[in-house]
Amino acid sequence: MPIPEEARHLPASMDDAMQSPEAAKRGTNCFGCGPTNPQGLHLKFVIDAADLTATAPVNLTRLHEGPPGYIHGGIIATLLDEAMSKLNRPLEVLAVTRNMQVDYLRPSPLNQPLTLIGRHLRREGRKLYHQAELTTAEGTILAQATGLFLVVDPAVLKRL
Ligand SMILES: CCCCCCCCCC(=O)SCCNC(=O)CCNC(=O)[C@H](O)C(C)(C)COP(=O)(O)OP(=O)(O)OC[C@H]1O[C@@H](n2cnc3c(N)ncnc32)[C@H](O)[C@@H]1OP(=O)(O)O
Repeated sequence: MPIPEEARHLPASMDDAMQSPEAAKRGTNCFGCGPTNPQGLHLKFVIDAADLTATAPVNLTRLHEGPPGYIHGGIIATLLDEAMSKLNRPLEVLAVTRNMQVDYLRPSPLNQPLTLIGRHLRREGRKLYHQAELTTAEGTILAQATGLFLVVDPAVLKRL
C-alpha cells in the first residue's frame, strides 16, 4: 500500500526514500496514523502548511479506556505526541520527540467527537518547540502538551 499523505512524518524532500515496497510497508504501520496497523488509532491529519498546524478528528472507544468512560492518559499522550510529530512535513525536517509535558485538564470522554491539533511555536537551531491540544467539539481544552522535538540527520532512517 502506498503511504497516504495523512500518514507521512517525513519531509516531502524525503519522499523518494519511501518508494520501495518495504519502506512503504513500514511507513503505513505507525500506531498513531498508519492505515495498516490493525491496533492503531488511524488518525487522519489535515496539515496547514501556512499556519504550521496539524488537525485530526478523534473519536475513541472502550479499546482505549482508562477511567470508566474516559480515554486512558497514556493514549492521550500518544495523541498529543502524534499531532506534534505531524509538523515535520510542513516544516520540511526529520525530527523526533525528545521531551514532552502533558497537562490533563479534564477527563477526555470516549465515544464523542473530539479534535486534536498540533501547532509549531518556534525553532532554535535543531530544537523545535511544539504545542498540542485535545478539545471537545465546542473547543473546551481537555488536555494539552508542549514538546521539544530534535531535528535528526536523515541518515538515521537507514538505521531504523
Ligand atoms: C523517523 C521519523 C518518524 C517519526 C515518527 C513520529 C512518531 C511520533 C513521534 C515520536 O514519538 S518519536 C519516538 C520517541 N522519541 C525517540 O525515540 C527519540 C529518542 N531520543 C533520541 O534518539 C535522541 O535523544 C535524539 C536524537 C532526540 C537527540 O540525541 P542527540 O544526541 O542528537 O542530541 P543531544 O542529546 O546532544 O541534544 C541536542 C540538544 O538538545 C538539548 N536538549 C536535549 N534534551 C533537552 C531537554 N529535555 N530540554 C531542553 N533541551 C534539551 C541538548 O542540551 C542539546 O542542546 P545544544 O545543542 O544547545 O547543546
